[in-house]
Amino acid sequence: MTTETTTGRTTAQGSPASPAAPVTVELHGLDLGYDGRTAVLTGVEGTLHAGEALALIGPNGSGKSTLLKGLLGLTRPVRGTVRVLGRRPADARRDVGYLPQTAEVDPTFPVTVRQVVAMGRYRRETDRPLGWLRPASAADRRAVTDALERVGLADRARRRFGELSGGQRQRVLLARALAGDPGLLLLDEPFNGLDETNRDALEHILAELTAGGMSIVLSTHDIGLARAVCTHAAVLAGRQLAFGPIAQALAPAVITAAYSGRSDVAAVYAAPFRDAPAAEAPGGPVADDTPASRRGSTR
Ligand SMILES: Nc1ncnc2c1ncn2[C@@H]1O[C@H](COP(=O)(O)OP(=O)(O)OP(=O)(O)O)[C@@H](O)[C@H]1O
Repeated sequence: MTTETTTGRTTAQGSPASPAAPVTVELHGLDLGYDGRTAVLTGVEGTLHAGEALALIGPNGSGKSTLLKGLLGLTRPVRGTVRVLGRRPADARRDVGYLPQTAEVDPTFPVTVRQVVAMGRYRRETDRPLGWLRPASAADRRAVTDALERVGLADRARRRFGELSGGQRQRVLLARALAGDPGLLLLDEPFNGLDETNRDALEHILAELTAGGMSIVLSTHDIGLARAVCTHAAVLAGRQLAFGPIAQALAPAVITAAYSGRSDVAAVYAAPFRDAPAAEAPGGPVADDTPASRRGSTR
């Protein structure tokens, strides 16, 4: 399995990150399951640093959401360890932003955009949660405004959430995830259903966040998104097939194995990275000590 090295570390811009960049995610010998006994995802091994973004790639049912839930402390390790921001996932939860696959805010519910984003401040103070028990502080209000500015929707703060388009609502929910000032942002298929304009906007926002030192882990079926946003990839198929700099992790042999011999899928995934060194077939290690140079070579 892979071992992250300083030379393999890249920022979202494809340039080497500072050797001092802190580790944000550590996965070691990890098997995850839902009942504490039966693993649905095995052999997860890898490290992510501040400013790096990891794409979880794999077919339906391969374990992408399960791994995200593992980082949130919602799925239990059957074996191995997960560390998030140097802590157990449950202990790091208040410093992790999460954008779920299916938005749970009912668009017909009469709340403003600002109120939705303010929900992201709830877990900042577990002893005095924002809402009924305490009014918003100046820091809360500033954080909500900052988050709305980051996603380009500050001018919609007083609008009803349900009046916004689906793509704008997605950005509001991203702002909610950012309002808690997370060190790690988890996104479950964030580009689903977005048109090109909103997709470009989200891509830009995520690139800015990683440039500012945030770590991102996202699941996606969209190779364009993975290429545009992520420095690293983990390829899953019920077990980890690769974890490393994105150009290497998405090697044809790995993708073919993940998609059960579908070489056409492998061609789509691997095409941008043809110049990258070949990875070993799944089961063997994927060396990750070569810079991804993602933006320079793959777009
Ligand atoms: N709550 C649950 N309880 C038990 N098993 C589950 C649960 N959720 C998912 N699984 C199982 O875990 C495995 C991995 O599912 P997961 O949702 O992580 O896949 P995925 O890669 O995110 O799929 P998709 O691309 O369809 O979203 C599947 O076999 C699935 O049936």
